[in-house]
Formats: sequence, structure tokens, C-alpha cells
Amino acid sequence: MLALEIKNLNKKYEHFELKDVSFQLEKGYIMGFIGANGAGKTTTIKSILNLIHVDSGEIHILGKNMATHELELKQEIGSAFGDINFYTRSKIKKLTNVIKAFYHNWDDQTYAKYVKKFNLIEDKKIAELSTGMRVKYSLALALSHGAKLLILDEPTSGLDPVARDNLLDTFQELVKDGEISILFSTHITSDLEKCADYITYIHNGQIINSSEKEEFIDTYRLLNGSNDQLDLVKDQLISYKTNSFGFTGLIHTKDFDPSWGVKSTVPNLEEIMIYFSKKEEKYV
Ligand SMILES: Nc1ncnc2c1ncn2[C@@H]1O[C@H](COP(=O)(O)OP(=O)(O)OP(=O)(O)O)[C@@H](O)[C@H]1O
Repeated sequence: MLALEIKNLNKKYEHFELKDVSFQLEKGYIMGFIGANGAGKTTTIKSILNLIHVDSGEIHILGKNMATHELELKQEIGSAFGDINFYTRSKIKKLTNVIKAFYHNWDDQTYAKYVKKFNLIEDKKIAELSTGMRVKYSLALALSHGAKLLILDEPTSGLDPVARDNLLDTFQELVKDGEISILFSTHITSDLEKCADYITYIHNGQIINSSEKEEFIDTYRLLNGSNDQLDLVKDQLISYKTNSFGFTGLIHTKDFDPSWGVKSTVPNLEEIMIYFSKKEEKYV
């Protein structure tokens, strides 16, 4: 079953456009949503949650159309935005009491369990919480109302390495039973190397690749060669950089011909993102 299916999403701003964004997330898995600053991650996430009006496209969550089942589906979705400060002067305890009234499946025991697990102090005001605590509080709320799909916008940005690692462990624990699915955006590629099952990569408002992590990486090769070899392969490269020894460039595996005799390695996610960002300035 699909936890999330996005079909041909289009949204135009004056200087930016989401173009035919489509991807899907299988239930019980973690998908990392990556892209450079301004690539369209938050716009996509807000579109999924119906927080902004889209020009066209369809969102299906747990098999139901978001446009026609929004109220019902909001019960099943938990979301967190790394940078949103909501009701900052309220204490956790008070805010929880307001929020829980909106959810049919709210469970006080589950909430108490996560407050303890995440070391949340209920007498603290939201303004007093660290970035990591805010994300954890959002997660505690989502899990206490039985959310089956977590949509998290940069939940790990602003966290120190230890807090990030803990949060990623929590994500893996949450999906273990196959009931909960997580879509989270990030530009920290090591987060994905650690815990994502699937990766969706957005670049300039368009989905470049959405696939299982190993398959995603296997789509590309990094080539290293001399300047003479560069002349041979240039046209096939996504982009390349030159240095005093020759060149390094990214290529689609399907376009790579071993008979060229050019050294090839498997890139990491960071290298893939870097060379895609150079695509527009190809032949620099
Ligand atoms: N309300 C808006 N009106 C006009 N343009 C907007 C609006 N919201 C976002 N944009 C533009 O859309 C583009 C994509 O922004 P978005 O926030 O989706 O990127 P992002 O991938 O989440 O980036 P980051 O990693 O920096 O958070 C940016 O160029 C941004 O300026």
C-alpha cells in the first residue's frame, strides 16, 4: 500500500515553479527528500499538506485523495516544520491540551510515553525549547494522535550531531512495525545515508530521481580522467570540474562506456547533488 502518492503537482510563483512533481512512498518506509536551498522542498511539503493552493496535481495519502478527504486525512498525518514557532508563550502542557481536542484518536498514555522518552518538560514554554526539543514535541503530538504518515520539513537542521543521530534512530524505530511512514526533507546527505530507504531528489522544482537508496546512487558514476579523455566524454557528462590533473565529472551509469578507459567510481549523495548544481554552468 502507498502511504503517499503525488501526481503531476504544479505550482507557479513569480520566480519559481514546481514542474510536474510526481513520486510515491510505500507504507512502512523512510523517504529522504533532498535538494539544494530553494529547490522546492518546502513548497512540495506545503502542497502535500494543502497549506498552499496548487495549480494542478493530485495528492493521495493512504489511498485517499487529499483534496476530498482532507479533514479525515489530517487525523492520520503528523507534520513538523523545523523553523515554525507556534504559540511560543504557551507552556507545553497547555498547548497539548488545546491540540489534543482536535484528534479523535488521541491517546494520553502514548503522549506520556513520548514526553518521557524525549525528556520533554511539560512546564517549559515553547519559546524555551531548543530546536531539537521542538521537533521532538511535534513528533510526540503526531504519534499520540496515531499519525501514520509523518511529513517533516528539515527536522534535523539546527540539531547537533548527537541529537541528529538520536532523532534518526527514533525514525528507524517508528517505521519498524510497517505501520508508520516518514517523508523528511533535508540537505544533510549523511542523514539519508544513515536512515533513508528511498530518496527523492528535487532540483529547480523538478524531480530528478526518486528511487530506493542503493538504486538511486547506482544511477550515477563519478569519472576521473585526463584533459584528453575529457574531450572524449564531455558531451555525456551531467557536469564536470577541471583541475591541474584533468577532470572529475558525473555521468548517468547508462551513458558510461567502460571501453573509454576512464576511471569510474560510485559517487556519494553529496557528490551527486554538487554536480547537479553545476549542471546549469556546464563546461565551466
Ligand atoms: N509565497 C511565495 N511566493 C513567492 N515565491 C516563493 C514563495 N514561497 C517560496 N517561494 C520561492 O520558491 C522557491 C522554492 O522555495 P522552497 O522554500 O520550496 O525551497 P526549499 O527547497 O525548501 O529551500 P530551503 O532548503 O532553502 O528551505 C524559492 O525560490 C522561494 O523563494
